[in-house]
Amino acid sequence: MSAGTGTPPGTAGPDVPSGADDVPGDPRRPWRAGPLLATFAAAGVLTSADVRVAERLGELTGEDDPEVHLAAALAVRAVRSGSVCVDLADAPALAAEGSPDDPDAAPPDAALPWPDADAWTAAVRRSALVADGVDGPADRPVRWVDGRVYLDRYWRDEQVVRRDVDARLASLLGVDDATLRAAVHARFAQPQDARQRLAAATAALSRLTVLTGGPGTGKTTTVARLVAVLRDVAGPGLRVALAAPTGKAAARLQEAVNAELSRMADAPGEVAAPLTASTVHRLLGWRPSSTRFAHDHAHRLPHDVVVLDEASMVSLPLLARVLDALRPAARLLLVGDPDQLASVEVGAVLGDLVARPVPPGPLPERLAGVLPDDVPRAQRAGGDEAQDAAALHGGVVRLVVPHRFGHDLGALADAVRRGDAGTALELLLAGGDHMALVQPAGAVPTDDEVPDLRRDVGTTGTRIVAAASAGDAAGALEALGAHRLLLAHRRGPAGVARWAALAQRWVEDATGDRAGGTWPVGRPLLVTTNDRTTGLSNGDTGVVVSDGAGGVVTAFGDPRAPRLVRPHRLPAVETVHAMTVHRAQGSQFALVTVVLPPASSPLLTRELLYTAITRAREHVRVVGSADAVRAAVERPVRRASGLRFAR
Ligand SMILES: Nc1ncnc2c1ncn2[C@@H]1O[C@H](COP(=O)(O)OP(=O)(O)OP(=O)(O)O)[C@@H](O)[C@H]1O
Repeated sequence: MSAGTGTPPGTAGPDVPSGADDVPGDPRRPWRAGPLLATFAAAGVLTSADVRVAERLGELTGEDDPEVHLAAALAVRAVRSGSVCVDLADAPALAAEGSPDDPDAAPPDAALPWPDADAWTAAVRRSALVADGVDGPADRPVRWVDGRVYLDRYWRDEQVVRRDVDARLASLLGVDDATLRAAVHARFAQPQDARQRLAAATAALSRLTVLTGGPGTGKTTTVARLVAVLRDVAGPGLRVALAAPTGKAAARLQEAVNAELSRMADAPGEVAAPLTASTVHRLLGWRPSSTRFAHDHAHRLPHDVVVLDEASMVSLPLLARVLDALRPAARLLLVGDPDQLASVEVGAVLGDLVARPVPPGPLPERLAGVLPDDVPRAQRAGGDEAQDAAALHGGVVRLVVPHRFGHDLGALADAVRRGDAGTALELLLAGGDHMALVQPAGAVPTDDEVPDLRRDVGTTGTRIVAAASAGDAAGALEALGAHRLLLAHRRGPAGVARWAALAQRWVEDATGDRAGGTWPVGRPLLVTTNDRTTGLSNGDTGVVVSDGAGGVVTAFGDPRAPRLVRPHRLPAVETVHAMTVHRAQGSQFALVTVVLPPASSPLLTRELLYTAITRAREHVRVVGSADAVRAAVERPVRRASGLRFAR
């Protein structure tokens, strides 16, 4: 797919030229894969689209070496799995892990005819299809850099991010130290808020700040107060943009930031205009009829500060477009949790920015001058503190104290985040008020093995139906947030389809109501598209409730202020008795049950388990074997990206 009409720029697939009568993606085109690529396709490592793209690129550049085609096809495959590039040395191990976009397919078991590593590299580097190295020609579709093979457009995006970020960190903005110190201490007065003060001072001084932390560590609260600090320092005319990758996250950011800003504005002169948030695409001026955003390096955004929340869900190409559109003097604040599942698109760019080696910059010393008591000092402590001190060179400030979590849940999330499977399992096996591990006898649980889950689904369903039948939209939405069933897979024995059907049956058994119909009262709904007319966003959840006059209405959003929409006005919705962990990102529930797939599933990763656990406010139930838990904790998502290397 190319960045053609109607495809949001910055989020499209590989850039493949197309001819009028020989389109690479044309299913009518005869299968012409050479024997080498055909073998990899038969083993499920490559799709026919990967093969076609690679061979077409070969035709266009006069390259007929199948080993070079194989490298190009693997670069296309890498993008499908969220990586920016493929490291050729790593390719055999990656392929053995199974298919990135069909996790239900078995990994290849036959030994594959991998080319000899040295000869392969040499063939790739001298190919007319490939730009060799950072200084290689700019007009080749594929690039090789230090063993990594890229589709060139993603290498260019990576360069935009690398160069822009380095330039932003290399020099600081002119701010008076005493003014900044006073503003920071006024807005973050608690002695224990050292890291929040550091984040605010970083945002004032640096043109890039990366604010990270687990759920409930106060990121959003810090953003609001930090904006107040920036206004104190730069004046009320400061132009601030709030943005997030999804409409739902943008709405939540806007509400939370304005609530905190108005809490702070107790002095009469303090009332500042409320801020509005939008999706990143909207901020950049996405036009359905164009392949470009309205804002780019030729038409920069007017803002002085751009805050980008839920940055773990932002892809590399999209961040490259944001950087391209920012004025060089504007401040960018990226906010997110790099330990969560990353964007389903290319690149885990937030994680890369946190983990990448950064050349020493002026920021830590300047911060030490402004906030001498708050800056973590490498020489004062080892471990995390030393790491956080080093991270300041990259503008990274990590919030660490959870303000919303039960203590045990925080400890479990932290063990998973650190990759400490022993502690995670110990905590889960010990159980208690905040967590439970339900171990099935076989690889996947039968419904008889999960009586507590069945009870919770039934109880929640009964509460929803009772409130919905009484026309109590707030009560129904409240009940909807009481429990959520999460899964890694969509299909198969541990997939959403099977478990949603089970859950529906459990609810029907508990309520005795099998009425069916399109809009049964109490039906839980998931919005699957953004809709301007109703203001609903992809990922919003709601319930069908009685309107008290013999009809029904649907209720969405915050139980304290439900949004009511007549069914005929709804955008596309699904019934939501269970959802993928990916889908649940950005939401929290009192009780979460996550059904893990078998230990061999390629979807079972540390980020998946961490994201699932951190969706729970009070209790998480993990349904899966000890082996599956261990496999998850010990398998961080591997996403290849050059940003983690020096060049
Ligand atoms: N420094 C603090 N001291 C005490 N409570 C705080 C502090 N910062 C935030 N809180 C409270 O903790 C809760 C979570 O804060 P907030 O929503 O800002 O966290 P977050 O990191 O943005 O969470 P999420 O990851 O879910 O978006 C809120 O109720 C907030 O009022």
